[in-house]
Amino acid sequence: QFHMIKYEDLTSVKSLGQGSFTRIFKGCKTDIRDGEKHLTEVLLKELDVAHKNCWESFFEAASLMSQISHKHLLHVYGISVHGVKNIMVQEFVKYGALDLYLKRGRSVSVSWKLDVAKQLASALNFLEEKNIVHGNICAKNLLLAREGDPSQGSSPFVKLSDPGISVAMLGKDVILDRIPWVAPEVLEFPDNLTLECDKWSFGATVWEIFNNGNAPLRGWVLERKRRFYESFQQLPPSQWTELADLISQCMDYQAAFRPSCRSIIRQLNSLITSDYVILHATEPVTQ
Ligand SMILES: Nc1cnc(-c2cc(N)nc3[nH]ccc23)cn1
Repeated sequence: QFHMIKYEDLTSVKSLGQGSFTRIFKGCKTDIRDGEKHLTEVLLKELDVAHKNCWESFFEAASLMSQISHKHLLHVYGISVHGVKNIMVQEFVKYGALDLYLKRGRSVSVSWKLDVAKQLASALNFLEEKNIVHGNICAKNLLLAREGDPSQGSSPFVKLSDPGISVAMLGKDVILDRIPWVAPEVLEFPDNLTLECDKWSFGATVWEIFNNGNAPLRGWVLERKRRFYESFQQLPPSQWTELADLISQCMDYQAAFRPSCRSIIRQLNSLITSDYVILHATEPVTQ
C-alpha cells in the first residue's frame, strides 16, 4: 500500500534534527515524468538503525497518511528501504513545526490562531469521518505551509504531520513525557487509541497555540506529570473563558464527554465571530 522510491532517486541536502527514533533531513527526489527530469523538495525521515524493529509502526504511521488525502494532511510520497535504512519521503512544508515558529516570537493575531485551530479541527473531522485515529496531535506535528500576511489579508495554512511511531511502541516513559497531550486513558491502555484520544490532544494543542508555542507543563518531571493526571488537574485556563471552556471540554477525563468534531468546529466559528477577536488583534507578548 506504499509507493516505493528508489534510494538513488533521493539526495539529502541538510540535516534538520531529530524526531522520536528518527533523523530528519531536507532533501530532493528526482523522478522522470513524460521523459522529463523533475526535482521535488522533500523531507526525509530516517528511522534510527537502533530502532529498526519499529519499522512496521514507522511505516504504519506513514501509510495512514498516504491512504487518504486532505488539504490539511501532510502528503507522504512513499518509502525507501536501502540496506538497514528505512526512509519515509514526505512533502517539504516550508515553515516547519508550528511550536518552533510561535516560539520564535512571531506575534500573530488571535484570528490567526483561531484560523490554525479551525484547520486542525477540519483535519480531525476528516479523520473522524474515516474512523482513523492519528494518535499524536501536537503543535510540533502541525506544519506551517503559509505564514499568512495580515496586510495582504492572506491567512496561515497548516498541515498535520504523520503521527510517527505509535505511542504503544515507545514505552511508558515516552507516554508519561507526552502528558498533557496524551489522553489519560492511554496511560492505562496504550494499545487502545480511540478518536476521543485525538480530541484530548486537540485541546492541549489549542492551548499551545494560544500560549505562543510554549509547551504546557514545560520542564515538569515524569512523576509530577503523572500526578497531574492522577489528581484530575486541568491546564491553566485562558482568560478568554469561551476558549478555556472549549479546551476543558476537549480535555475531559471522561472520553465519552469530549465534544464531536462538528461541535468543536461550531464552537471555533462562534469564537471567530466574538468581539474578543477584535479587541485582541495581536496579544502583547506576555512571557
Ligand atoms: N514535512 C516537513 C517537516 N518539517 C519540515 C521543516 C521545515 C523547516 N523549515 N525547518 C525544519 N526543521 C525541522 C523540520 C523542518 C518541513 N517539512
